[in-house]
Amino acid sequence: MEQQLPAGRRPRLVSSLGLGQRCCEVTLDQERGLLAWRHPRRGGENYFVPTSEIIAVEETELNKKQRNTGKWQKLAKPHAFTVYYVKKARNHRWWCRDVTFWCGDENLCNQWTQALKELLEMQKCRPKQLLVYINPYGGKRQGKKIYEQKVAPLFSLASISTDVVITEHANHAKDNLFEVNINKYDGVVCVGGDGMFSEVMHGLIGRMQKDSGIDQNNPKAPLVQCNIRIGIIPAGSTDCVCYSTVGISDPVTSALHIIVGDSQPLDVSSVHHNNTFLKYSVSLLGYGFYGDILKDSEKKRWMGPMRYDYSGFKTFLSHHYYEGTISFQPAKHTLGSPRDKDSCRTGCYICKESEQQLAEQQKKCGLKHEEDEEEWKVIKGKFLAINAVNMSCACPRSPKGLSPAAHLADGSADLILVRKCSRFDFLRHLVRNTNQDDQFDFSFVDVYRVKSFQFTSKLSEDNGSNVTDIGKKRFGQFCRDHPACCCNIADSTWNCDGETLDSSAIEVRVHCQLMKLFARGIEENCKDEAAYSHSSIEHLL
Ligand SMILES: CCCCCCCCCCCCC/C=C/[C@@H](O)[C@H](COP(=O)(O)O)NC(=O)CCCCC
Ligand SMILES: Nc1ncnc2c1ncn2[C@@H]1O[C@H](COP(=O)(O)OP(=O)(O)O)[C@@H](O)[C@H]1O
Ligand SMILES: [Ca+2]
Repeated sequence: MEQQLPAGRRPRLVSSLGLGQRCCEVTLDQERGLLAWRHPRRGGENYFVPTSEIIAVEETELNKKQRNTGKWQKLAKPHAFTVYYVKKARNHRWWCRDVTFWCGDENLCNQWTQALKELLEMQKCRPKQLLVYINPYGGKRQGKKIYEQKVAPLFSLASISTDVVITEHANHAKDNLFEVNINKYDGVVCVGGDGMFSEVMHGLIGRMQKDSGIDQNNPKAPLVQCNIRIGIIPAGSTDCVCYSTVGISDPVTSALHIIVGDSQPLDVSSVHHNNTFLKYSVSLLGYGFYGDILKDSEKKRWMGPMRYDYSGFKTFLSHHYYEGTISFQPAKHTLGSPRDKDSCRTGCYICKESEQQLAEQQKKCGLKHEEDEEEWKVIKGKFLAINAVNMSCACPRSPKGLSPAAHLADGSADLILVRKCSRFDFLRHLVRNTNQDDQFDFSFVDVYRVKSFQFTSKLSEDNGSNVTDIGKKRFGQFCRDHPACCCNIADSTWNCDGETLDSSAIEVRVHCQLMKLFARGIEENCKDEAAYSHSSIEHLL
């Protein structure tokens, strides 16, 4: 049955279709893009699926066994179609579910499949052609198996074509991205951990700057945004970027985020030393504790993800602290604060506000660099950890992350300074990174929302490093010849998204929304397995 609507409006299909052994009323609201039915069993549960979350629609041949039971026996040749759709479960997990509707009238069946397929055709943000890089050695070395068994069948169901490259060495993906005909693809997918994601991101951002004639070595260069989206299939050791952007580390959920073609902009920090580009970072830039863990864990790669627990324990026991100066520019443009109770969620208004500011700034200055004379704050001291995070850094080890209120795309990073304290106090802080308690509520922990910062270790100052050091220029030397000082004599290393940096003296700048992921962001938690609750969607029908 088709409802009469004013010209130009897409009709609403309402039919009584077979589902299993019974009939149910199925509605397709083409104007609003919503498929709905009430399950004839399961207590008459209502199902509501936005067409943006339908993966595929297929004509279905009902098999003999199905036909020989119940009602269908009476139909000479029932016609059927199957709808594959996203079903949302607890903890942000997405499944691919299917439902098969049937009827005796071939025309009606065709009308339904046609209408659904047309609605799918209208989803223009969905990728059709993807370039996939698989790191076969990431995490528990399951990348290839995960892709072949869990992801490839979903891509094929969604009619996505892929070119797959299994990497043979580190930087294979990055180098390849500088050569490949990138315009052929709607996106790039990486199967691996944060290190693999970082490689692909460096390839894409680097390629973009090269093609636009931007010198990455200039720390003040206005970088060109990268519009080719990256999808992450988690198969690494930490999978923080994936977890912090979709809310779970699960290959099927991530594959579905890619298929439905959502976009999540991401802030990217550039890291320089003496006018030389070192790296980009999207998750953690950590000096001290997380740098030392990474350095130690690299020698234990054979242990897989467990290497971080082993090195984490060792590093905690060593209790090293490092002396240095941090100078930073507070992020005054953004509305939030690291102590906010709310986290960055799908459609976040704070990130939207930053997006608008960015658009206005680009309209005003184009690609010209705007001189930034905003104040610098300088902090010198002895630190157990200096962590700068562009996102919450939530991961299975730390479900709310190192900075739970950090935003994915607000043009700022949260700078967390953990000063020298007792082992017991440091442990209390670390434990709060893993539970619901406030990890910043300690006298020895400070957190700032910043748009740029610089760090120089005392050691590199003493050795006369010539990195631009605003702290040194304005405040002169500090802690020199301090007789009671028992700082670690060696420098720590920066952990930049799981890669070590060669220099301890660095300059960091956050680039608002420099790139985009295939992700929806983290949705407010769904209460139960039902795709949508009845009350939230009822008003649409
Ligand atoms: C009582 C013990 C408490 C331990 C505290 C645990 C808190 C863990 C926070 C982890 C934040 C992770 C930030 C992301 C870092 C990744 O970029 C990086 C590389 O990941 P991958 O390429 O997938 O290997 N991972 C790490 O540096 C590991 C840090 C883990 C520390 C235990
Ligand atoms: N075929 C390969 N052999 C060795 N190293 C690789 C290969 N492919 C990618 N890499 C490198 O491995 C590093 C870690 O990969 P990642 O997938 O993040 O695993 P993990 O999460 O276990 O660290 C990345 O920095 C990447 O550059
Ligand atoms: Ca941010």
